[in-house]
This record gives sequence, C-alpha cells and structure tokens, in this order.
Amino acid sequence: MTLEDLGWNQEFASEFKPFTKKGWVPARLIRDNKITYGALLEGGEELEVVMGGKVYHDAESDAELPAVGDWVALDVGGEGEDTVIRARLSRQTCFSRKAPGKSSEEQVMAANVSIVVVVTDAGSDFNPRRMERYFTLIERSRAKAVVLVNKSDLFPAELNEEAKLEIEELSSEADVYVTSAAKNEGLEVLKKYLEPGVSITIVGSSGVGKSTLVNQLMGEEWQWTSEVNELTGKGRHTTTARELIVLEGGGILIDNPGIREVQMWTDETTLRESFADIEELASHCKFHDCKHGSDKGCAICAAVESGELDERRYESYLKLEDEIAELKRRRKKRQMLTERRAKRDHKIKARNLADRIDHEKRERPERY
Ligand SMILES: Nc1nc2c(ncn2[C@@H]2O[C@H](COP(=O)(O)OP(=O)(O)OP(=O)(O)O)[C@@H](O)[C@H]2O)c(=O)[nH]1
Ligand SMILES: [Zn+2]
Repeated sequence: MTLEDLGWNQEFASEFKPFTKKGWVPARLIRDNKITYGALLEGGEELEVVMGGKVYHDAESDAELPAVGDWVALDVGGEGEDTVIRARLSRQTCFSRKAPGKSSEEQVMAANVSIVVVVTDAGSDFNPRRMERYFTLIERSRAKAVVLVNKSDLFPAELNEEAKLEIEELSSEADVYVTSAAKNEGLEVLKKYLEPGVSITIVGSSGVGKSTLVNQLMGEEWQWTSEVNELTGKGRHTTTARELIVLEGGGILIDNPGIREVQMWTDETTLRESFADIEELASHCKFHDCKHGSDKGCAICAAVESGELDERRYESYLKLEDEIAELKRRRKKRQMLTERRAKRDHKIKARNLADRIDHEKRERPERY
C-alpha cells in the first residue's frame, strides 16, 4: 500500500518536506481513541500514536486538533517508546459540524475527504430539509456531494425520479442518482468518483442502505481480506482499519462513529429550525418551564385556540421535544460507551507503561 493509495498527493508532499529532514514519517489518521490515535503508514502498517505537546498547544480550538483523515508527521518511537504526532498537515477539505453561532463547538468528523455520499430513499426517509442541511455541511467542507436515492426497487420509477429532481433543485453542486444497493443497480456511477487516492465517506439515516452499499463497493476484495486473515492470522491492520478501506478499484472509504452521528445531529438542528416560529411563541409563555399542554398562560396553546397556529403543527411540535430527547439519550449513550472505551484504553496504556518501567528496572537497575 503506497502513500498515494491512502490519499497522499503533491500538496501534502511539499508541505511535508521540512519534516523529512527531522526523520519524521507521514501517516494518515484513521481512528480517534480520545487518548491515542490509530495511524496508517506507508505499506499499510497501523500504529497507535499519541499527540505531541506542541501540536496540542498550537491548536486554538478542538477543531484544529488532529482528526480522522488528517495527514500527520510521526516521530516513530523505538522499542517501548511512544510514537508521537509532531505536526498536522493543512487540510484540503474538512467535514465538520458546528453549532450555529458558537465557533468553539466545531467538531471535525473527517478531514481530507473529497466526496460525501448521502444515501436516502424516495420513501419514508425522504426529507428535503434534512438534505439541505447535509448540503450546507458538505459545501462548507469543500467536498463534493453525491446523493443516492436508494432502494429504487421498492418504489415506482416516477417516485424515484421525482425525489431525484427535488433533491437536484436544492443544490446545483450535487450529483443525484437513483440506485438499489441491495440489487447492485445504478452503483456503477460511483466508479467515476472512486479514483485512486480519492477519499469518500457515506452518510445517511439508519437503515437506508449504507452498509449494503459499502459491502457492494468492497465486493470481492473484502472477502479476500477476511480469508487471508483466517488462514494466516495476519493482516490485522486490514481488518481493524475498517475506518479506512482502500478499495480495489480505487478510492478510499472513510467511515467512523463520528461521521455516522452527523445524521442525528442534522436531524435535531433541522427539526428545531422547522419549528422556529413555535419556539418563538414559547418564549412568550408565562412559565419558562411551560409544557405547552394545559399550563396557564401558554402562548402556544393560545395561538392554537385563536387559529393562529395549526393544530397539527402544534401536535408535531409537542412530539418534537420527545424526539429530540430521544436523540439526545441515544447520543449520550454512545458518548458513554466511547468514554468507557477510552478509559479502558488508557488503563491498558498505563498498565503497559508500568510494565515497561518494571521491565526496564529489571533490565537496567542502575538507572533507577
Ligand atoms: N429493497 C432494498 N433493500 C435495501 C436496499 N439497500 C439496503 N436495503 C436493506 O435495508 C436494510 C438496512 O440496510 P443497511 O445497509 O444495514 O442500512 P444502513 O444505512 O447501513 O443502516 P445503519 O447501519 O443502521 O446505519 C437491510 O435489510 C438491507 O438489506 C435496496 O437498495 N433495496
Ligand atoms: Zn407554553
């Protein structure tokens, strides 16, 4: 696996030049373990690496810290030593989410991704407002948006076509296609984007067909990889690096939990925005913790009674809060899992370090 296979190009190479003299090597980050990172090196070797102090201190916000997809300069440690990220190369694209107005809350989901594939369908997943939000994120990232109206086999051709047209009207930049991942129909259009060294990522609601699509894209290569693993027990880097997969026909697929979470986040913001008028009414309720049910002095109830606010929208608004609460519960749960995992990793690391020191003491007692 060459660096080019992993997405390395001219610009990265020239920015990296001064680091070569220091003996540092380029690597692409494929996993953020909170305390450590997973990095892929030339040849496909995977290393667990830590962030250097200077990189940490030079970052003015979280968004400037190394993230999945970044190219970094590694100071490879010797036996028993940490491998340290000494520098992060400039990002050519940056797929991130950001709370409106609060720049500090920007969170990078994937750096250096050229294409973001949004998967939806012409049925219950179809939601132009959510699609607009995806487009906003993708345009800001400087990546290209490609939309798949998937599960075409389940819907009449006219419905698929209508959905495609409606999405095309939302963005002049996006390319929109009708596909069936399950039946492997229409996917050949992706070939023209999947050039060697081009990184793509896939987003979309749960159940819309992302995994099915990934399996189709990986095709036989994936089978081959797992077979090799079973036989030799080697090539661990290929299976664990599920977050960055170099496709046989070209293209680099980047996938991780942070990217998958964009859908939930997109939904909350979109939901809130679509009820902005009602939120505004809520600010006039007598009690700040008004549940907008039978509460006294509820501005929303008053608006429904006067006919100013449509009753059905009112009802969806009440459900909105439940929906958002549910989104948050799910996000919280995921966060706890991630943190627990990070703590565990940290413990293992600390234990390894203790073992190492012990070992050193035994080997070279004169130093202690
Ligand atoms: N009929 C039909 N079913 C599909 C298609 N693509 C995916 N499916 C089915 O839809 C279900 C969900 O597909 P997945 O690929 O797991 O969806 P996902 O987007 O990865 O879902 P999450 O992992 O929850 O994010 C599976 O049962 C698939 O077989 C399609 O094009 N047509
Ligand atoms: Zn109220």
